Amino acid sequence: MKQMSHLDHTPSTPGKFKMDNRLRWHSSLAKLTFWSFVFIGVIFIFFYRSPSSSRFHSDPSRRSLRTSSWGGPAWEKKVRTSARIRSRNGFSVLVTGAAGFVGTHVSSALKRRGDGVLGLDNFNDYYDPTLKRARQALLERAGVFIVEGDINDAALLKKLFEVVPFTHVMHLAAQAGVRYAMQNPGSYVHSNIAGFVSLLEVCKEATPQPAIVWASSSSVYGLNTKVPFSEKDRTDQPASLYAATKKAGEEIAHTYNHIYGLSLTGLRFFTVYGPWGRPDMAYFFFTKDILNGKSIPIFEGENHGTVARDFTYIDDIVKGCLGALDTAQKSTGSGGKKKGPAQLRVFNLGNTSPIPVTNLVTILERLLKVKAKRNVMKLPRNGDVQFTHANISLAHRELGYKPTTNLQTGLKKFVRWYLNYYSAAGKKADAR
Ligand SMILES: O=C(O)[C@H]1O[C@H](OP(=O)(O)OP(=O)(O)OC[C@H]2O[C@@H](n3ccc(=O)[nH]c3=O)[C@H](O)[C@@H]2O)[C@H](O)[C@@H](O)[C@@H]1O
Repeated sequence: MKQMSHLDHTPSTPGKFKMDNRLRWHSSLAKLTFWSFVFIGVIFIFFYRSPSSSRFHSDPSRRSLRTSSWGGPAWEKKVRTSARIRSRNGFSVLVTGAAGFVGTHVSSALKRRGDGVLGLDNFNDYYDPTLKRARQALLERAGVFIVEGDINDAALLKKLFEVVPFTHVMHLAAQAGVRYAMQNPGSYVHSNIAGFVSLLEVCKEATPQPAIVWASSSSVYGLNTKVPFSEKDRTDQPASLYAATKKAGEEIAHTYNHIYGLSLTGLRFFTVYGPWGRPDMAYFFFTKDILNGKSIPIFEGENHGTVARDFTYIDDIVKGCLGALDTAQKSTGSGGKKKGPAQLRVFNLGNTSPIPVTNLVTILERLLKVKAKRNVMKLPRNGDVQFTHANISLAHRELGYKPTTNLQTGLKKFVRWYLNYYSAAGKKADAR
């Protein structure tokens, strides 16, 4: 009997000979191969030859100034010591992005109250890494060790969970900034999506699984016009890729909660400012530029519409983060298996009093005793929204969150820090 070739099993179109069908199949295969090569070629040319290709970093961790090195008995001892709980019912918390603005403040607050804290940070150069190193030195003095590495490094994350059975993860590592997303979209996907998934993959495998609190953003409200923003409002119209990746994070959190029983709490931060802040944020570079006599771009909406933010002081945000950790229930799964439903939450952490950017500048002028050179311009269409305003009733009810610092008081503390920090840095540079 004639052996049937596997092609004979190919379903034939009714009314056509099988041989005819085989020829057509071969010719389609050839066409498919040809067009696949053309497609891959076009993609290759687009990414590696186009003038903007240098702006699309597929692996932004390479911006880290040093290559991470970890492992060995001495390193493990440092990790264990840093994460050791020193109070009754304390937590052992892995803080990602610990050398970042919010990460540094949260880490030191946790350490102060007796929790074990281990930091993780890739020290990338999105903004001046010297500031990150200075924050690291601050934490080191408080007894917090920061492991140098990327959240996309699954082997490193696994190792950390082998060394320490973390009860909680405070996930603050992210590519922040609304406008930079147009310059370097890849870095947002790398940190805020791939990095988050990498972290959740390791958390879901851990025994016990930790409870996770992580930084979402007020930017998820995007083009929503209903104010104040409540957690129930729509968040499906992001105005920047940054916002879209944070929104994606919220959906990813839902998935890992649903499938693996991970306890997940997302915090939507509203324009956080304060000492040790981020130099890419307006209040920070306005201060620098006002002092240097440089003009500052102040955005306004259509028809001279006010652009305002619900600026939130760092100490209030830290209280919100600790409240979220304290009320987080345990994850229900272990070793990659869900055992029952787990907690899934999202909260606004804002100040509930939006302030026009022009008022922020006036406050800075008074504090710095220097008149700003104001360059008022139209709000660019690169991700900015005109207005943010948080409804914080849910966070108040569930986390006991109650912001107490107004913009005037908060900026005063920022300016004091700024002048101290940079005059000390200046003296150090002069001494060299
Ligand atoms: O709340 C948030 O979720 C977000 O808050 C900030 O984003 P943004 O509010 O845009 O903060 P800034 O970049 O410091 O801008 C503050 C205000 O100054 C305005 N601005 C900014 C830059 C500039 O040159 N001129 C200017 O008037 C902006 O339109 C905005 O109203 C952070 O940068 C984001 O990482 C964070 O997620």
